[in-house]
Amino acid sequence: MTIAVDVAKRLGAFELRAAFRSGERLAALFGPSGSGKTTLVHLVAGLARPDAGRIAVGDTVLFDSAAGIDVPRHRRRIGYVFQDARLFPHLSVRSNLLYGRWFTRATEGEPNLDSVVALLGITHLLGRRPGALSGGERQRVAIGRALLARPRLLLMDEPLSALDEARKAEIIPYIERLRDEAGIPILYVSHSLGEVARLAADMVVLDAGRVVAQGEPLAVARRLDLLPAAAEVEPGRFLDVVATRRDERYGLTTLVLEGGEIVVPDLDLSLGQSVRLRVRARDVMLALERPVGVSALNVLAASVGTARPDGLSGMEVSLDCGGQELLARITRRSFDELRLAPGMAVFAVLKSVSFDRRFGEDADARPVAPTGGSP
Ligand SMILES: Nc1ncnc2c1ncn2[C@@H]1O[C@H](COP(=O)(O)OP(=O)(O)OP(=O)(O)O)[C@@H](O)[C@H]1O
Repeated sequence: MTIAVDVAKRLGAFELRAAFRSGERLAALFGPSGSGKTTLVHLVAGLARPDAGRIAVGDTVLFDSAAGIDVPRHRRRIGYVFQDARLFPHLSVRSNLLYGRWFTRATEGEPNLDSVVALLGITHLLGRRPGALSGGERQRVAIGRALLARPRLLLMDEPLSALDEARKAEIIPYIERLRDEAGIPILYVSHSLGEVARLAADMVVLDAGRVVAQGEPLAVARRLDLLPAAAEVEPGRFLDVVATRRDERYGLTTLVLEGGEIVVPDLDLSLGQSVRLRVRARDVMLALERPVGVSALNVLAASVGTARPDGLSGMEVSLDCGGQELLARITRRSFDELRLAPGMAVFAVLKSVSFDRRFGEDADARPVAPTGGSP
């Protein structure tokens, strides 16, 4: 089902003029704080009224200023999951779940209590009150309540941002199931690129009230020039390197930094030229000895700095690489097995790198005209 939005709304000094269309099961609205994400979902939900424009979900027009259509909020059938679960504390989980249902009539094939609690793994919680649930469990109940109101669209506004890393990791698989099994399109607001990359097939990037890019999340993220400067991009670090050799035969360029060399497919660089590489944490593997017989061409000597959980199932390890910082994302198990500790000498194996400048068009990532928006 396609969500089609083209709206203009002024709020004091802030002006939202945003247009996008997405047919994916889960589309993410991504952008830095203050870019207008919440304002946009309020307009879709009917919590605020656009100054002008059109909003449609599938064949249903929810708002059309030109045609004089403005479906009231309670008739839009839009489920809304907020950052905090907003459950009724005096009601059991079961009663909270059924609350939204009172307003709609049951139709065959639509979600029922049994299927929703099974989908979200909350069957064993039905008799409890919200005060006796973890943050992740409360959020799953809030999602269940929204689903049981039989929405035509589910809006999720930073549903994980109030949770700690362990709870986030616990709830993400349920959101994936929801996306794949519930048959309801989801518009998912986030300013975490990691979250968006994992959940969404389509990412709409907002910056200062405008849609500035849209596309497959990792393709958009590879084009750093399409992301707002303040956006939280996938964890990684930049390395400053110098082009020193070209290998005509294999079409490779060698880049040098203290700690080693990086060989990349031929870049149009002159020898001696400096370039800045972006190395994503998930493209860095760690070894205690210099690996031999691996296909990756790039092995750098480094020493371990600090390490912290990455919020999913791994660890982010910072490395000192000849005075420059690299970040590696590895599994917690590898972290324990390698017995990594600050100051330890290791070798970083780089699986791939990208460049902080335009170097060719990416078909899946497209900039959007900055004037997007209605009248
Ligand atoms: N009622 C209002 N009157 C004036 N300005 C407002 C009003 N509501 C929001 N704004 C401004 O509109 C801008 C967009 O706010 P919005 O909450 O949509 O951003 P956001 O992208 O959701 O941010 P965050 O990620 O921090 O939630 C902000 O600059 C905000 O201060």
